[in-house]
Order: sequence, then C-alpha cells, then structure tokens
Amino acid sequence: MEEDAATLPLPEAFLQFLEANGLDPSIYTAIDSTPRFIRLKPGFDACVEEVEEEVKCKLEKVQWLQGFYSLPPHVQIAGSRAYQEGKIYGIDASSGAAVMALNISPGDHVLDLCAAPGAKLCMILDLLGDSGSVTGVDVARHRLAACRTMLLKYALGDRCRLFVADGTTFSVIPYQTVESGLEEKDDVFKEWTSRRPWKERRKVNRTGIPQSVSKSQPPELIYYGRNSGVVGLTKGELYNTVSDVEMGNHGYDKVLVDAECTHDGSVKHIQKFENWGWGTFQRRVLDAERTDNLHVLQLNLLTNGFRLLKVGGSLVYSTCSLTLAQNEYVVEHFLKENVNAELAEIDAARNWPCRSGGIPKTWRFDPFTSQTSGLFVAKFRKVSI
Ligand SMILES: C[S@@+](CC[C@H](N)C(=O)[O-])C[C@H]1O[C@@H](n2cnc3c(N)ncnc32)[C@H](O)[C@@H]1O
Repeated sequence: MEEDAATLPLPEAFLQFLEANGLDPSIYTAIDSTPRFIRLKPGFDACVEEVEEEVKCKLEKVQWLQGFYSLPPHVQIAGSRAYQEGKIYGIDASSGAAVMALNISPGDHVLDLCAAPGAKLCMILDLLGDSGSVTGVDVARHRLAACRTMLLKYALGDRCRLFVADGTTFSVIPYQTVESGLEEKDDVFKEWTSRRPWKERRKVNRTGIPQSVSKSQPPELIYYGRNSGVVGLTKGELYNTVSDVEMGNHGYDKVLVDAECTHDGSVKHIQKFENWGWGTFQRRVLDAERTDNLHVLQLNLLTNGFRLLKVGGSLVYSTCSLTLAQNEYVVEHFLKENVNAELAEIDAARNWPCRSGGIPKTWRFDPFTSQTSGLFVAKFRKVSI
C-alpha cells in the first residue's frame, strides 16, 4: 500500500496533513476511479433505462443500498432531464449509509441539525413518506435556502420545516398537534407562502441579511409545509421550550448531526483543490485555529442534538472527515460527559463495504475500501438514568 501512496498525485501539504492525523494516504489511490452515485426517487424505478440513455452509460445497482446506482466518475447528471425533473438525486452512497443508520420508522419526528444543502434531508423525507415530520436546521442562510429549493423541486416539503439557526443552541421541540382551529386564535401561522410582506422585504433591502446567524439569535423559520405541525400554531407555541428533563418525553425520535468538518474524506472536495489550487488547502483545511474551533463545534452540535432527543431515541453523528480528532475523539469526549448516552449497533453496517472505526460500533467509509467518498459514522441511543 505504501508504494502506491508514493506515486499519488497528492500535494505535500495534504500528505503531511494525512500523516499528522494518522491516515494512510493509500486510501486516496482510488480517488480518480471512485464512482459517482445517484439515488432514484421512490416510484421512479422504471426510469433506469431513461437515465442510462440520457447520461449515455450503464447504471450499476448498489447491492447494499436500496435505490442507489453507481456511474463512472466523469459522468455529469445535472444536465439530464431526469435530474431536472426531480426523478434522481446526486448523493454519495456513504451519505445514504449515514441516513440508513438512523433506521427511520413510519411516524418518526426527525431533526437534521446540519441540514444544508439537503441531500440527506430529502432521503429522510422519502423514507418517511406520508407520516412523521422533519425539522432541518442550518446556520448558513444561503445554504438552507438552497435546501428549500431542493425540497420544492422534489415535492417533499409537506412534512418539513426549515430553521436558520445555530445548531449548538437550537431548542424548538418537534411537531406538535394543533389543538384548536385556526379561527379560534389570533396571530397563528397560516399556510406558508414564498411572498414576503412588503415591510419585511424593505428591511432586507436596507440592512442586508447576514449569511449566518449567531448563537444568541432566535431561529428564523424560512419554510414550513402544510403538515409540518406549524400551521395553526402561534409563535409562542412554536417556540415554546421545555426543560432538559421534559425533553426526555417531548424530544425528537431521531436526530442526525452531519457535522461541519474539514471534508478531507470527500472525493469531490479533494478534487476541487485541483481547480482552486493546492495553495488554498492550508487556509481552508489545515489552519490550526479553524480545526481547533471545529472540534469544539462538533462536540457542541452533538451535545445539543442529543439534548433534543427523547429517551429511547437514536442520534447519528457523521462527518466526511477521516481524522481521529473529528470523529473518535469527539465520540469519546461526548460519552465521557453524557452518562445517558450509549453507542448503538448499526445493524445495516453488516452489509456495508466499510471498515470498523477506532471505537467498536463506529464505521469508516473510504475511497479505497468502499469505492465511495470518505465518511465516519457513529450511532448513539439515549437511555434513562
Ligand atoms: C457537512 S454539511 C451538511 C450536509 C448535509 N447534511 C447534506 O446532506 O446535504 C455541514 C453543514 O453544517 C452547517 N453548520 C456549520 N455550523 C453550524 C452550526 N453551528 N449550526 C448548524 N449548522 C451548522 C454548515 O453550514 C453546513 O451546511
């Protein structure tokens, strides 16, 4: 393996980063041949031939992940009619695995704490179908707006609500049943409309809206579907908070924390440096202050996501970094501080082409072993104490 690594077209800065993080560079030897993946929207299984004709290549069924197909790495799907018409998604198989780890069941109320641009959120909604709800949160307004566009394109918005908010402090509880009719309360949320009132538009034009929010800013609801549990609530009811103890009963059934990271495992991200110039790698990935802050952010996202989970519920933590610091060390630190958290077995992982992580029950995908992008995944259960 080491001989292969020596001939890799990876720049010195990246090789040093891998060495400092105990990563074997040979996992990147397959980077140029790692396939692209698509997921078919449920109900469009008959479209395989149509897609093959448009992208002019054969789709290979991914045996271990339902609805996923692989294509040669160079094939572009964005121009295809099937993509534009919302019949297929571009999503890596490892990302699909992170969603499968959640074990979504009908009726689940799911929180996606780092939701944008939304590939996993859409998959969760497809799995839920006509039941449950999904709350998507992201700190970056423009990225969450792209997620909203995606929801509308794939007609998946009915049971979803999106908040621009800091996931380390987000506190909105899940879907609530509306007890009284719209006419009985003043100032309730009516059906969502993309048209903003004139006053609000004028405020945006004058001040410009910041692209990210801070910890102390209240969540901003930028989309909600008719059956997302928002219509008919007053603002006070929607933003009603409960104590951490009550959260054990009123929290979410499932939480996904697909945390911000250095993206060093992502094939697409690594390949971008060939265009951006490897000189920018130092600033974007290696900057010590940024990576130190990242560990704190990851731990805080995981901790708050877990706080919002109900007892008996499960949380999946994933990153597309392969470093120990952003994965196993975060998991260890979190477990030390949360006695009501235990690592859970990911049943589906038995069939996944991945390796065990540095802690039992955690898993790692990488381009060499899995022929996918890199991904770390761990699952926790909230137990009562
Ligand atoms: C790896 S991406 C998520 C990808 C997404 N789950 C998907 O499948 O499309 C990480 C996201 O975390 C968001 N993020 C960073 N800091 C955050 C915070 N404090 N609270 C919430 N989201 C945050 C970033 O804006 C980014 O969109």
